[in-house]
Parts: sequence; structure tokens; C-alpha cells
Amino acid sequence: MLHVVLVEPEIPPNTGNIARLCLAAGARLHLVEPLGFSLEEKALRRAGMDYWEQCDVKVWPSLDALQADAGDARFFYFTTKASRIYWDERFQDGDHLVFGRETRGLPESLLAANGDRCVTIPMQENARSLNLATSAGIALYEAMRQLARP
Ligand SMILES: C[S@@+](CC[C@H](N)C(=O)[O-])C[C@H]1O[C@@H](n2cnc3c(N)ncnc32)[C@H](O)[C@@H]1O
Repeated sequence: MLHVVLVEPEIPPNTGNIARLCLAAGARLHLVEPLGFSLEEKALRRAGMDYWEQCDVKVWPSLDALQADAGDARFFYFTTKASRIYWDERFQDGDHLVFGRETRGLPESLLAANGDRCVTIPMQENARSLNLATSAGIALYEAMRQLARP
């Protein structure tokens, strides 16, 4: 199974869309607190449609807590600040695809400590970043495409 990790997500419709994405893709969604909304938020449920109750969602007090539970699993950090392109990575079953908060992205310290696991989705120079849910969709389906390879 593939895993999508949202670190401190802030905007309910983004998380709702990603929950729906993960359900469709058969992936698990991990939410790292603090969240910028309540899990009861109407906008979250609306974006996740009536699928929310079926989604495989886990909430963690910190990324450290998730990583301690994940054992040897690999974590890939999606950021605008890396040079390695995500499609050059070779994803494996059990990989965790990590995304940052909408306003600030992933912490610099986390990126610095995991430089060899930071990847980017290429953009034109005049684009600052992609939407969080768009990024998660691109990344998750590339990982799925690779895993489906004979
Ligand atoms: C709206 S963006 C955050 C923007 C923030 N100002 C920054 O520069 O990181 C939210 C998250 O989407 C993901 N993201 C957005 N665009 C991306 C890109 N081109 N490559 C990789 N990840 C991206 C990252 O995980 C990012 O933390």
C-alpha cells in the first residue's frame, strides 16, 4: 500500500479532495497535527463527498510519531525547493509521500535533514507552487504507475 502524508494541512477542501483521491487509489491518508480545521468540518466532508467514512485516515500528533510507527518505510518529501524530479524516483510499495501545509510548505529543517529524499514536480519559472491536492494526485498516481509495472 502507498501512503500520503499531509503535514499540518490548513484548508478543509484540499484534505477532503485528497481523502477522496486516496480512497480511489487504495492508499492510506495520514494527517499530522495540528490541523487547521476540525475533522467534522462541513467543507472537508463536502470535498470528500460521501466517501469520507470509507476513507482510510489516520491522525498523528507529530511526524516523528508516524515515522516511529512506520518502521523501515521510506518517506519522500514533496517540495518546490528540490532539484530531483519525482518521476526519476523509483517508488516502492509502502512508501510515504509527504506534503506540506498550504501557506508555508514543509519545514526547512525537515527538508535539510532529508535532502536525498526531497523531490519536486517541475513547473514553469513563473509558477510559485501547485495546489496541495493537485500535487498529491500527481505524485500518488506516478507511484501507482510505477508499481503496476511488470
Ligand atoms: C501550496 S504548496 C506550499 C507552498 C509554499 N509556499 C512552498 O513554497 O512550499 C503545499 C504543498 O504542495 C506540495 N507542492 C506544491 N507544489 C509542488 C511542486 N511543484 N513540487 C513538489 N511539491 C509541491 C508541497 O508538498 C507543498 O508543501
